[in-house]
Parts: sequence; C-alpha cells; structure tokens
Amino acid sequence: MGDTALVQHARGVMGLVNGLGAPPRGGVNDAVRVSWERCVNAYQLDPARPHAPDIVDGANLKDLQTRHDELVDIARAEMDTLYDQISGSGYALLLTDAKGVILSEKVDPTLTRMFRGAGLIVGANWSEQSEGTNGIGTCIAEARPVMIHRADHFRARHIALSCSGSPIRDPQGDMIAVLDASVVGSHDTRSSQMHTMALVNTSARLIEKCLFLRRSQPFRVLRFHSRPEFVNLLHDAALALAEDGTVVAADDMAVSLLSAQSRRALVGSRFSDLFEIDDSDLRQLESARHALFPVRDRRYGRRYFLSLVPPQNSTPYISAQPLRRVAAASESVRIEPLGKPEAMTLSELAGDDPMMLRNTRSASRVANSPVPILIQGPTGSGKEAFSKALHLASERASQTFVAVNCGAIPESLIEAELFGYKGGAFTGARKEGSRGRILQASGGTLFLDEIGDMPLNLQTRLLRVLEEQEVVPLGGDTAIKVDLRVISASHRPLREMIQRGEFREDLYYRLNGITLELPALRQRGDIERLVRRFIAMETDRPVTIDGDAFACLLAYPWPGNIRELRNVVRTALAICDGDVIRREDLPSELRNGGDKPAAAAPVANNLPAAPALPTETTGASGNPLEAAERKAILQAIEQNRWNMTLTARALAMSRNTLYRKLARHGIAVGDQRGDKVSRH
Ligand SMILES: Nc1ncnc2c1ncn2[C@@H]1O[C@H](COP(=O)(O)OP(=O)(O)OP(=O)(O)O)[C@@H](O)[C@H]1O
Repeated sequence: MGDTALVQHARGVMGLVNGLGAPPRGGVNDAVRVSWERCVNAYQLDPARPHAPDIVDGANLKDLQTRHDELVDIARAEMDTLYDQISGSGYALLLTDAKGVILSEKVDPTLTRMFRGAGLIVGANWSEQSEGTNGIGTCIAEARPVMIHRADHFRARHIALSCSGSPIRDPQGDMIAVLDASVVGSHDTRSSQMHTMALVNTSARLIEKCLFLRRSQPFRVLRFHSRPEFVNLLHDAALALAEDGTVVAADDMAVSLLSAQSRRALVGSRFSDLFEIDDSDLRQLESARHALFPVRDRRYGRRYFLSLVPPQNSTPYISAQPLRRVAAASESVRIEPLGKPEAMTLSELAGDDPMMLRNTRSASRVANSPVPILIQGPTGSGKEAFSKALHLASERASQTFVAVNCGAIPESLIEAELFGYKGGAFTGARKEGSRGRILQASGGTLFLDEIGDMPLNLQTRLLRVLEEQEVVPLGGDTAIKVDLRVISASHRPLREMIQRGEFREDLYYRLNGITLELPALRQRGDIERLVRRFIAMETDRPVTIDGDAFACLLAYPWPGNIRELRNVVRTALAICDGDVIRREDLPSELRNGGDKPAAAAPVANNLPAAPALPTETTGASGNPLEAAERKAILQAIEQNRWNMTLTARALAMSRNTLYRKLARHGIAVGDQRGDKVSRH
C-alpha cells in the first residue's frame, strides 16, 4: 500500500473527527465514527503515527493463558471447525481475553509471516486503546459483534485488514473473550465479509454454550426450546438450577425465549416461578433423563419442551462456589476507600449471589405486610444485617428496630428482658420497673435472634403476645397493646427441634410466614465482590491487595462467614505494612489454604465489636486450676464467636452455669450478651 493512501486515510479520519480536512469519501457507519472519536478524544491516538505493537511478555502471557485454559481448551475445538469452513480464504482465527490480548490463534502456516507483519501475534494487545478501531478492540468497546473492514480501521497501517469479532460471555453474562477472524489484503467487499461475520458469531455462541454447560456441571441443567428437535442441541436454551430449583445461571437463549430483560432478571427466580410445574416434578424430570416434557411458561403460557440433566460433578469446591470467577485471584487489585455506609440496603447485602437475590426479592414483597419472617442461616451469615435492612425498607423504617439475642441472655433473665416488669416484681428488679424489649419494639420491628434458644415456657408466652398483640409485664395485671412486626432467626434446625419436642410447633408456624435461607459465605457466588467491598468500607486510604493474598481469601472455606471475613479484613488493614495487604497479613488458617476443619476456626480474629478479652494472668484467684478454667472459657468464647449457647455447649455446661463462671472469673461479655437496641 502506497504512503499516499496511508496519509489520505489518516487525513480522512481526522477530517471526520475534528472537521480538519475532508472526511472519507462515502463516510463510515455510526459504530466506526464513534470509535474513531474515542480513539482521538479519549485515547489521544494519532492515525498516522507509527507505533510499536503492545506485546505481553512471555511470563505474563503464560500466566494469562493458564488463567484462561478452560476457555482456550473449549474454543480450540470450535476454532478448528470454523477454520475448516473458511480454509483457503486466507483468514487467521484469533481468541483474545476480555482486554484484547491474543491468547491463541489458528493460522494457515504459509501465511504466518504476513500476519506477524500485521501485528496479529499471540500476546499482542488489540484493544482500541492500543490499536485504535479494529475488529477485536471495537467489539470489546461496543460489547457486540462488529465487522471492521479495511478503511474502517483507525490506524493507517491497519487498512489492509478486514476483521470480524464476536464477544464470548461467561455464564454470568460478563464478557471474557473475543473470537475474531482477520484477513490481510483481501479484495472482498464488505457484504461478502458478512458471511464470515455470521460464521464467527455462530462459533462464539457455541463456545459460550460449551462454557456454560461445563461450568454448570455441579448443577441440574434445564434445557428447553419451543421445538422438541432443538432440545439438547447447542442452540437450545439452558438454565442451571441449584438443588432447591433456584436459577443460578441462564444463557442468552433462555433470556430470549422467556422474554426476560436480562440474565440477571432470571437468576434468583425459582424454576417453578418460570414454568407451570412444581418443584417436586424436578426429581421426576431428572430420573427420566433426556426425556422431553411439554410445559408452559407462567408468564405467557407458551409451550416449551424441557429436559433435565442431573449434576455431573458435585465436588464440594465446585458445588460450593459454582460459577464464581476465580480468574482475578492472582491479580493485584487497588481499592479506593468507600467510607462506612450507615446501614446496608437489601440489595447491597444481596450483591450478585443468586440465593441472596431470591431472598431479597421475597423479602421486598412482604416488607410492608405483617407477614412474619423466619431467617435461617449459619452464624455470622448476616441474619441480623438482613433483618435491619428489611426494617429500613419497610414503612416502619422511622420507628425502632430492637434486636434481642435469645441465645445470649441467661435463661432466668429472658422473661424480664422481653416482657418487661413492674417495679419490685422480683428480687433484684429495678424500682422503676422496665418496659421490656417487646414494648420498645412496638410500632417498629422486633428481631428475635437465636429463637431456637428460647426456653419452652417462654415460647408459650411469646406465642400469646404474638397472637393477642398485647403484653402483660411481669408482676403486672393489665395487658398493654403492642403493634409488632416480628422477624426471627436461628442457625438451628427448628423443624428437627419440633420433632424432638424442643420447639413449639404452633410458635414455629406463627413466626414462619415466610422462611428465608441465608447461604454460608462459602456458598455465595460473590465472595470476590464482598472482599473488595469490605476493604473499601474499612480502609481510609487507597490500598492494594496482592494477588496471593486475594487468592487465599477466595479459597478459604469461611467457617465464621461474613463476620469472620470482615474481621480478617480489619486485622489485615491494621497490620499491613504500607498500603499493600500481603499474604503474611492474613491469619495462618488462610495462609495455609484454609484446610483446617471448621471447628478449629481462627481465634486470631478478635471480634472488634466485642470487649477485649482479659488475659489469663488476670484471673481472680491466682489458683492454677481456676486460671486454667478461665483460659479454657476464654478460648471457647473466641472459638464460638461470642455465642454463649455454642460456648456453653462446647464446654458441656448449661448456659446459666457458664454465666455464673463468667461472673466468677471477671469476664465481662458486655453488649455481646445479646440485646442491642438501635433507633433509626
Ligand atoms: N452481605 C453483607 N455485606 C456486608 N456486610 C455484611 C453482610 N451481611 C452481614 N454483614 C456484616 O457481617 C457481620 C455479621 O452479620 P450478622 O450479625 O447480621 O450475622 P448473623 O447471622 O446475625 O450472626 P449470628 O448468627 O452470630 O447472630 C455484621 O458486621 C454485618 O454488618
């Protein structure tokens, strides 16, 4: 190509963007014009200036390829097929990462030199920022398939190229790669390139589908289409379902066939919300492997044929963190301070996790109704935070939110704490009496945490209060009307407790208008986001978390759930040297790959909200036996994260005995004894 043509092209580009000189004859389409404007205005590129290609060095390229090995592996087979379809027409097939770095190629060996000359080399960065408008970079910028034909390119040196790029998305819908077919010096017209574009696009969809199916192996996968002959072929629609029928991932075809707005709109829904079929039918569908079932969708009553593929692989790691992106695990990440939010909203708590999204959807539906909510979930999974957010999302937001931890108040005090008492009602009672938590919560929300720890006789009293909506304080004879919204929570299996006669069935049904199950942290699909968010919330300066430390945080099984994560982050920020969190700033359990059993959960995560533990040398008596007991109690408290019921159980003593011992050893548990009152 002569120099004059290159100069003329550069002039045409600048003529169009800046109005300095004549724009190209025949003009360009909108996507190309907008891309040229980005190149000049945002990236300050010059179409005429020669530049050195941006090529990732060997070690970093290897690292990139390793991180994308699943994708590269899946794409290889499809690239071979596509190559056969267009062989002889001089194309190079390229697979890049989401930033435009070429990870692998399929090229006619006789044309390799020509492609090298054009800069199409494994490791080269073809983002718009580097190479200006092109089939890869512009596809990434536009997040859709694009064809950049000859003089559509921004840089004059690329105008011999014709490129067709199509994005590849992961099961969450995030773009992770681009498949591109490029040819040098072809005299084909733009319209004859359309055929190649269509083939590239089809291959990209097939790679996406294979990736979806591979990553969904730990789940049941529902395949469907309106035409039975299409089911279980690569063009059908697919939904990955958790064990309880919740959609954890959806592909684009499912979005299109169900007329949903996006993949996110489907994630978190129940299978039975989408189709006219019960959850129990799932098992039947599963046992009739590959059989097709006709069914209608609930929204429009359209008929589809379904087939259900059972989980292929249920190793705990994969099933626990199914579709989580771990690619970023070995990259350092810089995080800016965010400041502590006053209180988190339901949607902030849910993040991107499918189970949490389903919970917030259900909770929002009943936020303003009196329907009682029972939240089940392991300790530290955010039950109280969720209840508070629900309170704030309701019409009662301006009233009081009262949290009572039934597991942390000595049994003998629960009655007085909850129902209140008249002055002098019992020995030790305050002269002026006490209103009690129920009355304090009237008009607002009463959160009963660890409801499973409430003694049976008090369960009966609580049931009466809830049914009559009135309370009689201890030692009093008149009932006081209350207006309560009750949210209760437990990490214990209440249904099993009913069977064993430890929990009243009638109270269970009174509390359980709807039940929400909060996932353990290790089951959430958004740990990476939570880690970033906690660091951003807890830091007052920009910090970097190095790749190794990040990988440890993502790999750890988090027996203490979100509370533990928060404490680990706080401690790491406090002890890290400078502005970088490194692996050595993490507790040893995390550094060692999190392979300790849950029972030996880290004791190094001093709960910041908890009062500082006195050291064992401050024992009251100086007696070695007493000191040993004191030490054992302190350790058990820390290991059980200040949950007194669990601590008592671990020490094989009753809760009342534990409280007596705490008093004797001078161990103050302060506000950890359970009841917190906050006003909004
Ligand atoms: N999704 C979330 N995002 C950020 N922080 C959260 C989230 N969920 C909970 N937290 C924080 O994690 C900590 C533990 O949450 P919370 O006390 O609500 O858990 P819990 O399940 O009620 O615990 P327990 O069973 O011990 O009573 C709190 O500091 C809370 O603010």
